[in-house]
Amino acid sequence: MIKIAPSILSADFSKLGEEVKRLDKGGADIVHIDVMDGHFVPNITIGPLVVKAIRPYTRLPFDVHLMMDNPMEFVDAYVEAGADSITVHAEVLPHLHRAIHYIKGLGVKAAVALNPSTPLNVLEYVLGDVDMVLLMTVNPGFGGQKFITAMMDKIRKLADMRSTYGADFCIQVDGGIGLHNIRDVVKAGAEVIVAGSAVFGAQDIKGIIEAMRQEAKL
Ligand SMILES: O=C(CO)[C@@H](O)[C@H](O)COP(=O)(O)O
Ligand SMILES: [Fe+2]
Repeated sequence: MIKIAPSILSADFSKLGEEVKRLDKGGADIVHIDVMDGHFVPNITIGPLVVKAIRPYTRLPFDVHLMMDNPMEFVDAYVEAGADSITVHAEVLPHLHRAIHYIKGLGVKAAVALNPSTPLNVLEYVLGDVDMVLLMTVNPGFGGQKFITAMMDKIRKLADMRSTYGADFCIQVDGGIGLHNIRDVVKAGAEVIVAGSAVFGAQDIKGIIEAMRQEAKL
Protein backbone atom coordinates (compact mmCIF):
# COMPACT_ATOMS: atom_id res chain seq x y z
CA MET A 1 0.00 0.00 0.00
CA ILE A 2 1.45 3.34 -1.00
CA LYS A 3 1.09 6.45 1.14
CA ILE A 4 0.25 9.91 -0.15
CA ALA A 5 2.08 12.70 1.65
CA PRO A 6 0.98 16.12 0.41
CA SER A 7 3.54 18.87 0.95
CA ILE A 8 2.12 22.00 2.55
CA LEU A 9 4.76 24.05 0.74
CA SER A 10 2.08 24.54 -1.93
CA ALA A 11 -0.72 25.29 0.57
CA ASP A 12 -2.16 28.74 1.30
CA PHE A 13 0.19 29.95 4.07
CA SER A 14 -2.35 32.51 5.29
CA LYS A 15 -4.53 29.65 6.57
CA LEU A 16 -2.25 26.69 7.14
CA GLY A 17 -4.37 25.15 9.89
CA GLU A 18 -7.39 24.97 7.57
CA GLU A 19 -5.21 23.61 4.78
CA VAL A 20 -3.98 20.79 6.98
CA LYS A 21 -7.59 20.00 7.90
CA ARG A 22 -8.42 19.89 4.20
CA LEU A 23 -5.69 17.27 3.70
CA ASP A 24 -7.08 15.22 6.57
CA LYS A 25 -10.61 15.31 5.15
CA GLY A 26 -9.23 14.60 1.67
CA GLY A 27 -7.75 11.27 2.75
CA ALA A 28 -4.03 12.09 2.90
CA ASP A 29 -1.87 9.62 4.85
CA ILE A 30 0.87 11.96 6.02
CA VAL A 31 1.47 15.73 6.11
CA HIS A 32 4.85 16.57 4.56
CA ILE A 33 6.40 19.73 6.01
CA ASP A 34 9.27 21.32 4.11
CA VAL A 35 11.71 23.25 6.27
CA MET A 36 14.13 25.47 4.34
CA ASP A 37 16.85 27.60 5.92
CA GLY A 38 17.99 29.93 3.13
CA HIS A 39 21.46 28.29 3.18
CA PHE A 40 21.18 24.65 2.20
CA VAL A 41 18.46 25.71 -0.23
CA PRO A 42 17.66 29.18 -1.60
CA ASN A 43 14.34 29.57 0.22
CA ILE A 44 13.06 30.00 3.79
CA THR A 45 9.91 28.34 5.06
CA ILE A 46 8.53 26.80 8.23
CA GLY A 47 9.90 27.08 11.78
CA PRO A 48 8.97 24.89 14.77
CA LEU A 49 6.48 27.49 16.05
CA VAL A 50 4.44 27.09 12.88
CA VAL A 51 4.51 23.31 13.19
CA LYS A 52 3.28 23.63 16.77
CA ALA A 53 0.52 26.01 15.68
CA ILE A 54 -0.88 23.61 13.06
CA ARG A 55 -0.46 20.46 15.18
CA PRO A 56 -3.98 20.66 16.74
CA TYR A 57 -5.67 20.71 13.31
CA THR A 58 -5.11 17.01 12.50
CA ARG A 59 -3.99 13.69 13.91
CA LEU A 60 -2.20 12.75 10.69
CA PRO A 61 1.52 12.08 11.11
CA PHE A 62 3.76 15.11 10.53
CA ASP A 63 6.77 14.26 8.39
CA VAL A 64 9.32 17.06 8.68
CA HIS A 65 11.84 17.37 5.83
CA LEU A 66 14.75 19.45 7.09
CA MET A 67 16.56 21.17 4.22
CA MET A 68 19.09 22.87 6.45
CA ASP A 69 22.85 23.19 6.84
CA ASN A 70 22.66 22.42 10.56
CA PRO A 71 19.59 20.20 11.04
CA MET A 72 20.78 18.60 14.29
CA GLU A 73 20.52 21.97 16.06
CA PHE A 74 16.78 22.00 15.38
CA VAL A 75 15.67 18.37 15.59
CA ASP A 76 14.60 18.61 19.24
CA ALA A 77 12.51 21.71 18.56
CA TYR A 78 10.63 20.07 15.67
CA VAL A 79 9.96 16.93 17.72
CA GLU A 80 8.65 19.03 20.61
CA ALA A 81 6.47 20.91 18.11
CA GLY A 82 4.81 17.65 17.05
CA ALA A 83 6.88 15.96 14.32
CA ASP A 84 6.38 12.18 13.96
CA SER A 85 9.27 11.66 11.57
CA ILE A 86 12.33 13.73 10.82
CA THR A 87 14.27 13.66 7.56
CA VAL A 88 17.81 14.99 7.37
CA HIS A 89 20.02 15.37 4.30
CA ALA A 90 23.09 13.16 4.01
CA GLU A 91 24.94 16.00 2.22
CA VAL A 92 25.32 18.04 5.44
CA LEU A 93 25.98 15.26 7.96
CA PRO A 94 29.45 13.76 8.37
CA HIS A 95 28.11 11.68 11.29
CA LEU A 96 25.01 10.30 9.64
CA HIS A 97 24.84 7.18 11.80
CA ARG A 98 24.93 9.26 14.97
CA ALA A 99 22.29 11.63 13.60
CA ILE A 100 19.88 8.78 12.75
CA HIS A 101 20.19 7.25 16.21
CA TYR A 102 19.83 10.62 17.89
CA ILE A 103 16.55 11.20 16.05
CA LYS A 104 15.27 7.69 16.87
CA GLY A 105 16.23 8.28 20.49
CA LEU A 106 13.72 11.13 20.57
CA GLY A 107 10.96 8.59 19.85
CA VAL A 108 10.29 9.54 16.22
CA LYS A 109 11.11 7.91 12.89
CA ALA A 110 14.37 8.82 11.21
CA ALA A 111 14.80 9.31 7.49
CA VAL A 112 17.71 10.33 5.29
CA ALA A 113 17.28 12.39 2.13
CA LEU A 114 19.53 12.54 -0.91
CA ASN A 115 19.67 15.33 -3.48
CA PRO A 116 19.36 14.20 -7.09
CA SER A 117 23.13 14.30 -7.68
CA THR A 118 24.09 12.50 -4.45
CA PRO A 119 25.00 8.85 -5.06
CA LEU A 120 23.18 6.06 -3.24
CA ASN A 121 26.39 4.59 -1.86
CA VAL A 122 26.55 7.19 0.94
CA LEU A 123 23.72 5.16 2.51
CA GLU A 124 25.41 1.79 2.33
CA TYR A 125 26.35 1.50 6.00
CA VAL A 126 23.18 3.01 7.44
CA LEU A 127 20.61 1.07 5.44
CA GLY A 128 19.81 -1.10 8.43
CA ASP A 129 19.38 1.95 10.69
CA VAL A 130 16.97 4.19 8.80
CA ASP A 131 13.17 4.00 8.81
CA MET A 132 12.90 5.74 5.47
CA VAL A 133 15.03 7.04 2.60
CA LEU A 134 13.82 10.13 0.74
CA LEU A 135 15.00 10.46 -2.83
CA MET A 136 14.70 14.03 -4.05
CA THR A 137 13.40 13.88 -7.59
CA VAL A 138 13.91 17.63 -8.11
CA ASN A 139 16.62 19.92 -6.73
CA PRO A 140 15.29 20.94 -3.31
CA GLY A 141 14.16 24.48 -2.59
CA PHE A 142 10.88 24.99 -4.43
CA GLY A 143 7.61 23.33 -5.27
CA GLY A 144 6.26 22.99 -8.77
CA GLN A 145 9.46 21.82 -10.49
CA LYS A 146 9.77 19.16 -13.17
CA PHE A 147 10.59 15.57 -12.17
CA ILE A 148 14.19 14.68 -13.11
CA THR A 149 13.76 11.55 -15.21
CA ALA A 150 17.17 10.08 -14.30
CA MET A 151 15.73 9.60 -10.78
CA MET A 152 13.58 6.72 -12.02
CA ASP A 153 16.69 4.55 -12.24
CA LYS A 154 17.85 5.77 -8.81
CA ILE A 155 14.58 4.60 -7.24
CA ARG A 156 15.00 1.15 -8.84
CA LYS A 157 18.60 0.93 -7.65
CA LEU A 158 17.61 1.85 -4.09
CA ALA A 159 14.91 -0.84 -4.11
CA ASP A 160 17.53 -3.34 -5.31
CA MET A 161 19.95 -2.25 -2.57
CA ARG A 162 17.22 -2.80 -0.01
CA SER A 163 16.71 -6.40 -1.12
CA THR A 164 20.44 -7.04 -1.38
CA TYR A 165 21.05 -5.82 2.17
CA GLY A 166 17.81 -7.27 3.58
CA ALA A 167 16.89 -3.86 5.02
CA ASP A 168 13.30 -2.77 5.59
CA PHE A 169 13.14 1.04 5.23
CA CYS A 170 10.44 2.77 3.16
CA ILE A 171 11.28 4.54 -0.07
CA GLN A 172 9.92 8.08 -0.29
CA VAL A 173 10.07 10.25 -3.41
CA ASP A 174 9.74 14.01 -3.42
CA GLY A 175 9.38 16.51 -6.24
CA GLY A 176 7.54 16.81 -9.52
CA ILE A 177 5.16 13.94 -8.84
CA GLY A 178 1.53 13.91 -9.90
CA LEU A 179 -1.05 11.92 -11.80
CA HIS A 180 1.16 11.84 -14.88
CA ASN A 181 4.03 9.89 -13.31
CA ILE A 182 2.87 8.36 -10.00
CA ARG A 183 2.43 4.95 -11.60
CA ASP A 184 6.00 4.99 -12.93
CA VAL A 185 7.59 5.95 -9.60
CA VAL A 186 5.56 3.31 -7.77
CA LYS A 187 6.53 0.70 -10.37
CA ALA A 188 10.16 1.67 -9.79
CA GLY A 189 9.75 1.01 -6.05
CA ALA A 190 8.49 4.20 -4.37
CA GLU A 191 6.07 3.76 -1.45
CA VAL A 192 5.62 7.18 0.11
CA ILE A 193 4.70 9.78 -2.47
CA VAL A 194 5.20 13.45 -1.65
CA ALA A 195 3.15 15.78 -3.83
CA GLY A 196 2.75 19.50 -3.30
CA SER A 197 1.59 21.36 -6.39
CA ALA A 198 -0.30 18.35 -7.76
CA VAL A 199 -2.47 18.16 -4.61
CA PHE A 200 -2.94 21.84 -3.77
CA GLY A 201 -3.22 22.79 -7.45
CA ALA A 202 -6.36 20.67 -7.71
CA GLN A 203 -9.73 22.16 -6.73
CA ASP A 204 -10.83 18.90 -5.17
CA ILE A 205 -8.21 17.50 -2.78
CA LYS A 206 -10.12 14.30 -2.04
CA GLY A 207 -10.58 13.73 -5.77
CA ILE A 208 -6.91 14.16 -6.65
CA ILE A 209 -5.71 11.96 -3.78
CA GLU A 210 -8.14 9.22 -4.80
CA ALA A 211 -7.13 9.57 -8.44
CA MET A 212 -3.45 9.31 -7.50
CA ARG A 213 -4.08 6.17 -5.43
CA GLN A 214 -6.04 4.64 -8.28
CA GLU A 215 -3.39 5.52 -10.84
CA ALA A 216 -0.69 4.02 -8.60
CA LYS A 217 -2.40 0.62 -8.51
CA LEU A 218 -0.16 -1.70 -10.49
O1 LIG B 1 11.08 19.22 -0.62
C1 LIG B 1 10.47 19.73 -1.54
C2 LIG B 1 11.06 20.81 -2.38
O2 LIG B 1 12.33 21.09 -1.93
C3 LIG B 1 9.13 19.18 -1.84
O3 LIG B 1 8.53 18.54 -0.76
C4 LIG B 1 8.19 20.01 -2.66
O4 LIG B 1 7.29 20.73 -1.86
C5 LIG B 1 7.39 19.15 -3.58
O5 LIG B 1 6.59 19.96 -4.36
P1 LIG B 1 6.04 19.49 -5.79
O6 LIG B 1 7.24 19.23 -6.66
O7 LIG B 1 5.23 18.27 -5.55
O8 LIG B 1 5.25 20.67 -6.23
FE1 LIG C 1 10.06 17.86 0.78
